Amino acid sequence: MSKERIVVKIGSSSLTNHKGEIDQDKLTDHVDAIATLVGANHEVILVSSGAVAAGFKKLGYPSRPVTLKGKQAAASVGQSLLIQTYMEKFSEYNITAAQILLTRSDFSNRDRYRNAYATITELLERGIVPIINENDTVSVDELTFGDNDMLSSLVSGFIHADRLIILTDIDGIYDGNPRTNPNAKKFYFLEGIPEDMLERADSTGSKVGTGGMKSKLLAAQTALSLGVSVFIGMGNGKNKLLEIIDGKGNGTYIFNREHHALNTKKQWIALHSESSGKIYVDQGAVEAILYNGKSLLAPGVFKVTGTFEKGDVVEVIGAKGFIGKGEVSCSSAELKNYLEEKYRQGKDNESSLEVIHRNNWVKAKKVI
Ligand SMILES: Nc1ncnc2c1ncn2[C@@H]1O[C@H](COP(=O)(O)OP(=O)(O)O)[C@@H](O)[C@H]1O
Ligand SMILES: N[C@@H](CCC(=O)OP(=O)(O)O)C(=O)O
Repeated sequence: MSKERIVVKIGSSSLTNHKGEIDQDKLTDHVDAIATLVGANHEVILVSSGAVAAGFKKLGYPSRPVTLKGKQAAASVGQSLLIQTYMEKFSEYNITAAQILLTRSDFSNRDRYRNAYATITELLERGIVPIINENDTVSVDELTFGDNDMLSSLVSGFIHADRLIILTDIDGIYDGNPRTNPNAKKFYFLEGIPEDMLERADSTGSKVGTGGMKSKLLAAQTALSLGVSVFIGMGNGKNKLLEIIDGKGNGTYIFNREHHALNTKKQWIALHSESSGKIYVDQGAVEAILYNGKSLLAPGVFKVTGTFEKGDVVEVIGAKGFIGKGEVSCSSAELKNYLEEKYRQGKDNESSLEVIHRNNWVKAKKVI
């Protein structure tokens, strides 16, 4: 078996009980399985939920809090308890773990994104298991990853993982919620996530988790688009993760033949960057950049909005709408000057100003 880089995401329901405590047996089982993977020479990054679910009892809440301040207070207590427990259990295997708490803005800021990448890579090179969670105590509703399923898929794309394993309290994806529909049928393999499955998916989860199966399907779709294959399911015992990568897991395997990994820079442009403006292009430019792999040059541009500098990211708009995003090679002022000159002279300038180099361009997932 060749060495793989594997992201393992563990949901709250697989780490805690409904009273607001860490379930020591469940957590130990996961640590045993991760240690087995590390022992087999694989690189493992753990995305662990459970901070809110592990902390709320100590704050005197009878069940998972629903207010933002309640969740944030519970998370600050629960995260410490979780990490303390992980550290103790991993040390029994002589494995060092590292805590990494991320917010959405750590991804949208390019320097912080690069730093996070460098840090995680360094930890992996030194045989350490990074344990990632959202920094719940400072994240606000509008600025979250949504849930840890999405965080785990973004992390797996970002560090070019070979696969993402989402461990949960159910043995895979069904065509309906098996807790409410006993006739629901299980999918053992899926090639991509069909749109109708996403539309029908249920966002009801367990009492301690968030998002239900819908958030897992959305996360799987994102991971696949970044070239990472996905497993969603459960398991028991120290060999459960090895069995999953060996194709014998109790869950659903999801893969995608078509998608290829996007490099880190293109992932940042596509998924995390904020757009500083819009560039409207004609049909010739649409064909050149979408279908012929060319860079975008100024003669294909007919309108520019917003103010941007070289290196900023803009949206590109064709006749039928949004077609992709790219990092510009020139400023909005240069481009607007070019257009003014072109209209004054009634023809294109001799020099072809480059607007977006093809290496800095990412086409929209759905091109209209
Ligand atoms: N189509 C489906 N297939 C499988 N599980 C589903 C489906 N729809 C909803 N669910 C529910 O999703 C739950 C898992 O989601 P969640 O509680 O958020 O997990 P976690 O805490 O592991 O993130 C399952 O226990 C199940 O009740
Ligand atoms: N960051 C939160 C995770 C919330 C979440 O996504 O939970 P889950 O659906 O159980 O993966 C916590 O640690 O409680």
